Amino acid sequence: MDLNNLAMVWAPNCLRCPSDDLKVIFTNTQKEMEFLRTLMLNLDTESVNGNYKLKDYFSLRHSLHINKTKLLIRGGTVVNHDRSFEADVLCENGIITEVREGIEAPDAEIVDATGNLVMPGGIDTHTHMQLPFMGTVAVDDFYYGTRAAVAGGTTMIIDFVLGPNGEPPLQSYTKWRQWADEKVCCDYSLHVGITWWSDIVAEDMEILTKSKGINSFKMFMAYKGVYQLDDHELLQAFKRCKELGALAQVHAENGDIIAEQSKKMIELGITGPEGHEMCRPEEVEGEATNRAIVLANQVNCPLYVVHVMSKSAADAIVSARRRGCVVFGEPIAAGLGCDGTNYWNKDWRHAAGFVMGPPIRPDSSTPDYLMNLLACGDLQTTGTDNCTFCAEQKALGANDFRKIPNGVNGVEDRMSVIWEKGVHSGKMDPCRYVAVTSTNAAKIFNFYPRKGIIAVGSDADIVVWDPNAKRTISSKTHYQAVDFNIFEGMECHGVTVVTISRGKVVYDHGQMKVVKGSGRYIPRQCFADAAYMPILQRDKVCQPQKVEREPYTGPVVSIP
Ligand SMILES: NC(=O)NCCC(=O)O
Ligand SMILES: [Zn+2]
Repeated sequence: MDLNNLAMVWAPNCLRCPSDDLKVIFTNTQKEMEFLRTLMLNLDTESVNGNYKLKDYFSLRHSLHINKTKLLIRGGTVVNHDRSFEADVLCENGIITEVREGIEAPDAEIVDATGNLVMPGGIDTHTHMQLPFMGTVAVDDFYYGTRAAVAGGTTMIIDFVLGPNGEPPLQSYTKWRQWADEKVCCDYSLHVGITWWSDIVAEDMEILTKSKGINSFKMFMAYKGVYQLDDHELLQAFKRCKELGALAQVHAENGDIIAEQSKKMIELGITGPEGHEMCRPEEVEGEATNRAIVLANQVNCPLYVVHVMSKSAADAIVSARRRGCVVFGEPIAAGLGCDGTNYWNKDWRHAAGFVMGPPIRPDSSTPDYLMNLLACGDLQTTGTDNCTFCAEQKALGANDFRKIPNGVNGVEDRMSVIWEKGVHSGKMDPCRYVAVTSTNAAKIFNFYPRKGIIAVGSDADIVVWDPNAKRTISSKTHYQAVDFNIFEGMECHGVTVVTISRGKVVYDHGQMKVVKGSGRYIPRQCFADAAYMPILQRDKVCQPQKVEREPYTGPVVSIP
């Protein structure tokens, strides 16, 4: 039987388990069900409506000495964020149990990593699988999207719950969980978008943090009339995040300017994709990034700026960090691997394929600039904003760039693009690469060391990586469902050889071995050390102090 299915059983109040919901045991046959029942009853369980609720998930993991699944990754160089070293890696039932040279495990499945790097699987901090958006739905759903992710060496995505304005966030979260749980081929987690503001939203944020494993909320400063919050609402949302110990995230663009300037473009007869960039040039992103930083800093709330696309936005983050603000920046594969001159391409479909918000910048030195900041630690994580639409969907805006569904690909190619532009180019070493593609995300979003490192006790989410092999990216060969690839023709060093998700080979030398629905939801606790340690300390030691003085006793002018 496939013991990975046991992951579908979990314990309430256990941090390593998906949520407080009870989930049905997932088995294929009556015999397996009987086996599971025996196993469950030997453990500390409660039976609820014929399903089993484990009181201690760890006891389940420890009890799996029967029917163990073992995988030995042999002969590679382990690369973590802090060091690299020669070692074999033994995985048992989804967990790394040994990391050292010369491991013998006669009963284990062997993955030969000779000459290759063995790294923590990539964590894509920013995806929008099957997002209903701008009148259509993103074509890479949780199945195709996560299948493509593992082909590229990514073993976890963090997607965004983005309900429509007016829908309670808890309701949106439940919908996303249903969509994702039945399709994901690797582990995933969720950020929740705050697309409107009210007391209901504030209440739901508490429930989401306390019982649904959410510790990050994204606020929009753009999409006027749809998702955009004004400054007062932003401040309320930041304050709420702070109270709950969640990380505030922002989509930083000035939506009022965009609304105004896009009308102007249309009046000028500019209806093509170049209008998309021209009505939101980089200072529009820079202004909003700086404003978000100031607002968050005023309420001592840590801030995470998603999709940093421009030098101006990056500079605002870097300068705020120099002033001591707790702010993190996430460039994405599109901004690190492409430039926005594509919006001026004569082929409409090509130009529309790059339309996303904020736009990819036409200043062709931007990708290098962002990569340098990642390399030196001024920017911290990498995502993709993967949100894909085929030609006929992009064509909704054939006569008006404002109607082109915003979004690009990246989930499959992020690891290769960053290796090529970051490591192969000589900007960063492989350890820093692991930090920006995996470890830092696990720390900032609070699931380290469960993921983001190859160490005993961590989940066996691993990529075996050939740093010297090359591949050419193309929509003709990619696994994503979308019919276009913004990295078309890019030759990348650094190729995924084998991907392992929770101890199971899911991609092997070009062969896909995923199981739909086998990924798990990863709940996350609030008050991540990486974001909140300095914040809480500042609350203690940096409170404003009044000046003790004698009362004023002189005359006071009277106001009529
Ligand atoms: N970024 C983008 O263009 N599409 C996805 C929605 C969003 O995050 O803004
Ligand atoms: Zn996004």
